[in-house]
Amino acid sequence: MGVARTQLTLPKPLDARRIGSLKHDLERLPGVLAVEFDWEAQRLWVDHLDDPCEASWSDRLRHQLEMADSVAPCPSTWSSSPPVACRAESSSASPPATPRALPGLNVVTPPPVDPGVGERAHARRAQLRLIRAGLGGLVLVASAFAPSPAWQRLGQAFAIVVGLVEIAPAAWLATRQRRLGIHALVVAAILGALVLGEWNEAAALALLFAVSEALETLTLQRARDSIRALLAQTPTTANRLVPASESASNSSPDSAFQLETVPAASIRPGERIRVRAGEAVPLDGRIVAGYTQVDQRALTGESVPVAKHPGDEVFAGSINGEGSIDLVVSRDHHHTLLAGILERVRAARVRRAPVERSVERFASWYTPAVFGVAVALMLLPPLVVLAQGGVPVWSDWFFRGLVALIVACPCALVIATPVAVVRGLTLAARRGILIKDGDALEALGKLRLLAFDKTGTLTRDRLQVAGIHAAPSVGDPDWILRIAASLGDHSSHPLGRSLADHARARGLELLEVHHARTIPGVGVEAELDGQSYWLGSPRVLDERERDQVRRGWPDLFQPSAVEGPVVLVGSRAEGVLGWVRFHDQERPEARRALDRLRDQGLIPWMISGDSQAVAARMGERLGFPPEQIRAEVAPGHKADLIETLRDQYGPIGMVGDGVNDTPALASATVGIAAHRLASGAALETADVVLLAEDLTRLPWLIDLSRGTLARIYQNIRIALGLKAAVLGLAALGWASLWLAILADVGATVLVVANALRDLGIDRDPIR
Ligand SMILES: Nc1ncnc2c1ncn2[C@@H]1O[C@H](COP(=O)(O)OP(=O)(O)OP(=O)(O)O)[C@@H](O)[C@H]1O
Ligand SMILES: [Zn+2]
Repeated sequence: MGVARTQLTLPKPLDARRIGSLKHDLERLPGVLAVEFDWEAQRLWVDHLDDPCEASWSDRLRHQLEMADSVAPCPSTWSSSPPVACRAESSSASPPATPRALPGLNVVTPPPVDPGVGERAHARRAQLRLIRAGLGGLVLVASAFAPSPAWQRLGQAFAIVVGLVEIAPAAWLATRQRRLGIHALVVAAILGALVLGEWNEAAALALLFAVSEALETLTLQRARDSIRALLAQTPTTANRLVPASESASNSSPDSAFQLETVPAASIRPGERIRVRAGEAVPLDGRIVAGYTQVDQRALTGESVPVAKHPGDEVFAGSINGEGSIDLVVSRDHHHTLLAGILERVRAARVRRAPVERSVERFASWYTPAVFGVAVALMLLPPLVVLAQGGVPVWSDWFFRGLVALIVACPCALVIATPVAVVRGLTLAARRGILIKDGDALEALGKLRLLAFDKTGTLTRDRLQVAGIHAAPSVGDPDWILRIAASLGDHSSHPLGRSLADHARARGLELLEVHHARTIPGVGVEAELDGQSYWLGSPRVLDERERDQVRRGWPDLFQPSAVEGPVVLVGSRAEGVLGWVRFHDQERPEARRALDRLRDQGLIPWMISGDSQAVAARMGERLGFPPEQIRAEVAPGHKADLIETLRDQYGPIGMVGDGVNDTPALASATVGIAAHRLASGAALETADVVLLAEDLTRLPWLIDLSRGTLARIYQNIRIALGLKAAVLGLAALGWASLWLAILADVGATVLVVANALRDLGIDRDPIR
């Protein structure tokens, strides 16, 4: 028996309260371990014990959904693991579908549905509810001026019915399941008020509660929309280039292809498309013809145009500039980088931040506790009076108890955190920063030390070649460059890529290499013309070779001469053949970003695989004291160093380019991959991915995280403060029912509004 995860997609969006009760019900099912809800996509994950041949989980879960009659299950949009597991068990042939990396967890993903459609309908319904409640309110106010008491009653009754229509179904459902929900509490309070003859109170209670539900739906909708706006930028059609008839193929290259407009989803990787000037790029692909500049704002949040040449990758969702380009498509419509990013943002919202979990724990005992207080208020004081021989005013205390009942509602508390977290994740995504989950968002603000990789992270990832030197036996530096570039083209290391760029820019053709092998932190080895060549760090040389090089090029190991990284080129047979020296140039914003981080109280470190001399020189330029620089650290040792620092300093962030530093990213508290738009791998390993090439987003991110936490605590204080005040007033007999509900609605709306305060204003990403 293992653990399985079943995903349900709700055919009909639910508001936060219904979600809460549905989650609660599912969690009570025997065998269910955890339930996670993604209100963004209106999906639900249930982790449960998976006894393959027990009653089908899908049936059980469907039954539960049917119980919540507002959520009619829609069999076509959801699937469950048990049928698959059962088949796998009995036939032991077919493996469970789409297993994820998590051990013992098998995931069945239903076909993607567009959550937007149902949600918009849901928002419309919320607006309608708001209008209805407003109408009820008008009638209620008008009835106060009615000439006869009968008309007044009629107006009040109308308002009560309008409110109850919204609340009663959910209350009925909760009662049937013997659960103490807020809906049930409110209905009880309304009925109680009617028993006491407080018609106005009952009406106000019903209307305000209906309004609060509608408002909550509408505010949350805003957060959801902001993310979907990103996706809206990808066009759904593409101009496919199809080879024209054979006869035309040997005339001009343009007439060799014909254009046809087809749905983007129908285009397979390997096919060619054309993106005209000014059009949005429909699919990811590599440029095969044309030069242009693209605006990658949808991905990186930066609207700076990026130059693109043949060989460069462009991504779906970017906007093409002046030039027309032809692409060979590299990924299909559903797997573009943008689609992956959105999926990640969505997934991030499912996982709850630690603070969120503690708030939920708190809420789970808060409601019963306040309910207890309410009952005590109704019974104890009158009983005391009775015991003392007096005549208690039962109705008075009953009323105070009713007010306390309303205070028992935890919704403002429960909603405070997720809304703030979602706001944080959304703001970040808009600036091209992907955060894996609420945990990472929370941890960022608590970091003490931030370790940086040097090459490609603090320095530019396209390095300028400063000099190429060939051994006398070789003579021609261009030949050294060609070998170096051909080998470098096979690695994702910034030095290798820069060599390849440099050679192409010089018009040199790269040679065909075979059996290319990258050794992290060392270099590349490959076969070329039947000979084995290597490209790599001077550190790989043994003492004898070092001596030989020293004699040939006395200045190569001279610290004073070393102003940037150096790579050697050599062959197995002949040893070192030459070397290439690079300019080490910091990113223009690096110093500014580091200084801001220092102001924020973080300690930046530099951990580099480069030589001591080069690292020290760059460290000085960027304001690192020598004790915060470590050089010549091999990729594997970076991770060890991070662990040591973690023991010493506490939470540590590691910022790398995701090329050689994946282990280090993994062992940091928060692994941050910087500006690797093209590298899909970084998306998998890092907790945070900066898609924009801008280090100043790091201090911004730290502020965002700290601000989010502060906002959460602020929200909790608002909610609890208001409730405590009302509870106090209720005990003294000074609070009315509508005041209590106003405080509750007010707290919810205030908390949501506080969390989403600036989400709407912030349309334009920072530069
Ligand atoms: N793919 C490669 N192509 C060329 N040289 C390489 C390659 N990989 C490693 N090297 C050599 O090994 C050295 C160390 O590499 P490593 O990736 O550990 O650090 P780095 O990139 O130089 O610096 P940092 O760790 O700050 O990014 C490089 O300076 C370079 O000389
Ligand atoms: Zn409430």
